[in-house]
Amino acid sequence: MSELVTGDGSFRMHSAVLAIGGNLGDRLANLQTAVDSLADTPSLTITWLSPVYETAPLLAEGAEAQDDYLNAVLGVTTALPPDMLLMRTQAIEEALGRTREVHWGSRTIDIDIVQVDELVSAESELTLPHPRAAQRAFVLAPWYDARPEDVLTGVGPIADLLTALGGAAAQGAARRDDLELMLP
Ligand SMILES: Nc1ncnc2c1ncn2[C@@H]1O[C@H](COP(=O)(O)OP(=O)(O)OP(=O)(O)O)[C@@H](O)[C@H]1O
Ligand SMILES: Nc1nc2c(c(=O)[nH]1)N=C(CO)CN2
Repeated sequence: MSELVTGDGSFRMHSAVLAIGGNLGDRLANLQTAVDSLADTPSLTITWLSPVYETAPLLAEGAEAQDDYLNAVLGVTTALPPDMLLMRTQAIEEALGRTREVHWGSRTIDIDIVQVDELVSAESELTLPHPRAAQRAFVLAPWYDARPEDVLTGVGPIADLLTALGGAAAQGAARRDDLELMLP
């Protein structure tokens, strides 16, 4: 039987952390559409939602300047297995006009799967936990605000990882309490 159904016939539930961000167009509206689309997903429930951060763009070496991002992090429980969760997040990115012309280029929306349960996977289609999450204040700072006790699977407590980066401000990440995402 597929991993969708457990031995007793019930659906296996997963707990995932997702990071959303974007720096093109109406950034807050795009983040809110991503949240609404995730909330509309069958067999998926958003369980928590972080504050919004405005963050300096992390750029590829030699890349042109970009506008600042808005970033947030959210928790979900879902009966979707990880590969189907990825298909859903990529469909939402596409619906929001996400293009992939330039590595780490500006985008309306990006949805990264930061971790799923305590799964560890080196597959290029879906690497878990996300291989760059531990170095990114734009992931760790909002996540820490919402869930200070959380641990990045196989790496360590997010509180320690954020401290090791020198805190949010060291990477140009600032909480925007005037901007709020809503759970529908
Ligand atoms: N944990 C993950 N979350 C989302 N995509 C992943 C993950 N692991 C691997 N991928 C793969 O990464 C590919 C590129 O994703 P994408 O273009 O969104 O990268 P990016 O957001 O620009 O960069 P980064 O991965 O550094 O945040 C996707 O096709 C996807 O299959
Ligand atoms: N500040 C910030 N910079 C980035 C981001 C992001 O979400 N926020 N995402 C990237 C690729 O996923 C590349 N650079």
